[in-house]
Amino acid sequence: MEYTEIMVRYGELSTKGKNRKDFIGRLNGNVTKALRAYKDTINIQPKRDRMHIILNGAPFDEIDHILGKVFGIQTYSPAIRIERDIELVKQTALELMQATYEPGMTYKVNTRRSDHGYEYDTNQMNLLIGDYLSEQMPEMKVQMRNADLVLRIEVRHDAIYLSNQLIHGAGGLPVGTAGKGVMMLSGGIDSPVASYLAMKRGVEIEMVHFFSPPYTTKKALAKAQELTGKLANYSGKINFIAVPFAEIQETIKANVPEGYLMTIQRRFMLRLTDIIRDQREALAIFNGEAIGQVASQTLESMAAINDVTNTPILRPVATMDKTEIIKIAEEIDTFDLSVMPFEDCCTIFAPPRPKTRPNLDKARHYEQMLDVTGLIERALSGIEITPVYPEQQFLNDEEDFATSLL
Ligand SMILES: Nc1ncnc2c1ncn2[C@@H]1O[C@H](COP(=O)(O)OP(=O)(O)OP(=O)(O)O)[C@@H](O)[C@H]1O
Repeated sequence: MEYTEIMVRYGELSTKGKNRKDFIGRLNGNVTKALRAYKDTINIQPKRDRMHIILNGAPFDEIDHILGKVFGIQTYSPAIRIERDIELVKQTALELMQATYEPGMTYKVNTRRSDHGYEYDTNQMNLLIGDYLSEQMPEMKVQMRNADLVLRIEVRHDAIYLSNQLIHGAGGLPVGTAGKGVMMLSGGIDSPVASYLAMKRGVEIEMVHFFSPPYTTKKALAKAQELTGKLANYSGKINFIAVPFAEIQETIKANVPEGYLMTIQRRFMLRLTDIIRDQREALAIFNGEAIGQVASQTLESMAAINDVTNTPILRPVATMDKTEIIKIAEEIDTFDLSVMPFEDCCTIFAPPRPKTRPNLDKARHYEQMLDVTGLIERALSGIEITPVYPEQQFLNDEEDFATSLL
């Protein structure tokens, strides 16, 4: 079927009264960015109640794939615009139904008119088109309630629009409407899912990733970058901030009792993330912690780590089971990457028996023995920021692969 336009229905607008303009403006910007490959063909028209994407020959199937990942869209329907000729309505209705009908499906016709001067009223249109379809496709039964296929016919002044699919969008709020946060992204399963959930609520994120060359390979870094590329499908582009962490880890390992290695490392990570958050003018920190999952994620541990800042720390997957997190990771296509065996800095420096109930005073005490300011300053001076684009590849670089094997 060659669709001529897509009607896009906004999500959560009813609760957003005075923010409506901001919502629609952002969504328009985000859709424009997501569909930039088609910018010379398509025409995006954001209106108060709906957005129309005029296709001008651009393929709906490809655009469907991209649009389904833009937050702030509740539903959308590909539609066909035709002249206001009843014979043409019949013919197009039949083609649409033939393209989407599957054995056993029921249908109904639902006409709406914004031009009340059109020669047929809504009832006449429903009957006329319904009779024609039943005649041409007798196997397809009419059903008024919960029909499988609803053929919507909209009679407007300029043309008639037909559509019979209601596709569920990604929901949520347009990325950017809820402000900016920094995300602590590891190479694991949980933090990519937490990133997705933060973006779904309209938060624009930048990734902060700690890496420890030479203890961690380039592959581990590339994995986190490639995960960022997967998540950029939902927001267009994400800045990836790589923070060197080896000196801090070596120093902690040499000076802190083993039971507190993990707590102190995490306190440093959080301190650094908070400084970066401030520099990047973000308001909150997000991470992928889930209560009780590992030693660093008990409430006692979280309290001992959280102690270094007053900045809001949001944990989108905090109350989820691992299986629930994995389900989302599969849906957003990050799972296969996350389980690749390139170990990140935490795994390599993980003590065999970290304290699950660290004592805050002890953590502070051990930390006082280190040159916290100097270590932080040196790590900050080694930061590298790179923009990552949707589906950008980092892992298939042959040279990197050779290095990882050394
Ligand atoms: N190398 C890293 N760089 C940035 N953030 C990290 C790093 N390692 C861990 N974190 C942050 O700390 C959180 C907890 O990490 P941890 O390794 O304890 O748990 P996890 O359950 O394996 O998490 P994940 O699956 O996200 O790696 C991560 O979700 C992430 O937000």
